[in-house]
Amino acid sequence: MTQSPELNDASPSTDDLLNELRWRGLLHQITDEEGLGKLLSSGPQTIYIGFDPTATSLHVGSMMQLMMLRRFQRAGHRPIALVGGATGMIGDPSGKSEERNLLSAEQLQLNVDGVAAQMRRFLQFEGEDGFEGKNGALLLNNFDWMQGYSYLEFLRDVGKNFPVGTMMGKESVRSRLNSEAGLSYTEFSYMLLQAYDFVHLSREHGCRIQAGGSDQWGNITAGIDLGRRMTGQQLFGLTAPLLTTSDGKKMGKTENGAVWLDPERTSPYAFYQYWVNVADDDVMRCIAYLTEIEKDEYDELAERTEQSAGERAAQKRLAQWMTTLVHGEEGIESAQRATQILFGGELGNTTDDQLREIFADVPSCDISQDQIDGDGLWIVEALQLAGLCSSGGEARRSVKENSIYLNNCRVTDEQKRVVGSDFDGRSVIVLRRGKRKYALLKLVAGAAN
Ligand SMILES: N[C@@H](Cc1ccc(O)cc1)C(=O)O
Repeated sequence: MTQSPELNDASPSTDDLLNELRWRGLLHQITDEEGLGKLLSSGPQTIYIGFDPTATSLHVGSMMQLMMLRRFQRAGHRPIALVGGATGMIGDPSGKSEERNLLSAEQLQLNVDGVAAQMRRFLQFEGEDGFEGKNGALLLNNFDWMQGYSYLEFLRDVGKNFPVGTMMGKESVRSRLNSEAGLSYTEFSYMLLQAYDFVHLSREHGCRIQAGGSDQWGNITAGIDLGRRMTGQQLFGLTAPLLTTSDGKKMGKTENGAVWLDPERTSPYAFYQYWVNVADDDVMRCIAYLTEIEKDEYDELAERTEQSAGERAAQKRLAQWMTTLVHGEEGIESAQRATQILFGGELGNTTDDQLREIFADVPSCDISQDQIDGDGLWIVEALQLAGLCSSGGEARRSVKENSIYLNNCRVTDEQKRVVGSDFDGRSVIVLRRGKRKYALLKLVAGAAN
């Protein structure tokens, strides 16, 4: 049933590509739609999107951009994923309300490496994994062309082409100038670096298209102006809308912070759960923006979501698609297995850590080795300790009514004692009353109550 997203499908034509971006709602602003259409149908093009490495991992916020590059690659164009080793040293003020701290060179290198590895999930790079197409993706780092550029030369070549008046008119600059936080000269100059990247890539790689999120419009158009002045060539830009919830919040954030692509930071299970729990009002937009699920299926899922609110068929499909892409078959399997356990499935050889993660939000009670030694801990008592039943009578009745489970297996004997072997080599036991009322018994060294 899992359908792994592969790149090697037949290439859609240019019309198909633009139509697809349109129905998905991915075209927020375009500098010259007609011109871009013509350029794309004149033959394979090169398109770039830049990513500043602000952490060792990308998060959900970058996925729309990576998917945009992927859509172009599938349509036969060459994507360039640019990691901003240089721009990351400065910090883009676009969409940011405060001046940012500078990252150290060592941290930046770690970030560049981490982010580059994740991009391989989305794009097929030239000469890697046996990719033989002519449009292999390129991974470039703007530090490579900026590190040797002297300040004086840069001011003479690039700075000279920037009218300060125009720079002051950009949204990213205006909003900060009017704020208390202000804007340093360093961040004010960020736009020159990104603009120059575009010119550099147009010269070195024939790249004439830059895409980005809607907050990148100012930087992208700055590059187009610079290209006209420095090379006389017409460059193109397009932006995608930002991925926000229906009440206007940025997607990809939970109470515990960002949803990361790195499985060490956000496990495949937590990643999967994030998408399963997207609101009905947001799920179809996520599917359109982030997946390659096609129009027919999209329409079906939209109808189902409308007709049976709360069924979450669209959410599950979204979660399955995204988790398979980012974490592979193994990731989606473990996420789905964990989800089944949450819904009463067998524990099998689920590990301690996995159980603790699946039931992270469930109340728990510590017990000591003493309590399970000898005769063990009476189930009726355990249920009360864990807060699942408020009296011995209630606990006994629940067992009789067949609504008590230990590690998702029904407990039928009210005399049952919880003993060491019930832990199955783990340090937690999952107790359940009824369908979804869970509690954990955690075995801790030393004292307990
Ligand atoms: N400014 C972009 C990243 C970027 C960096 C360099 C570029 O050439 C293009 C884009 C961002 O913050 O998302």
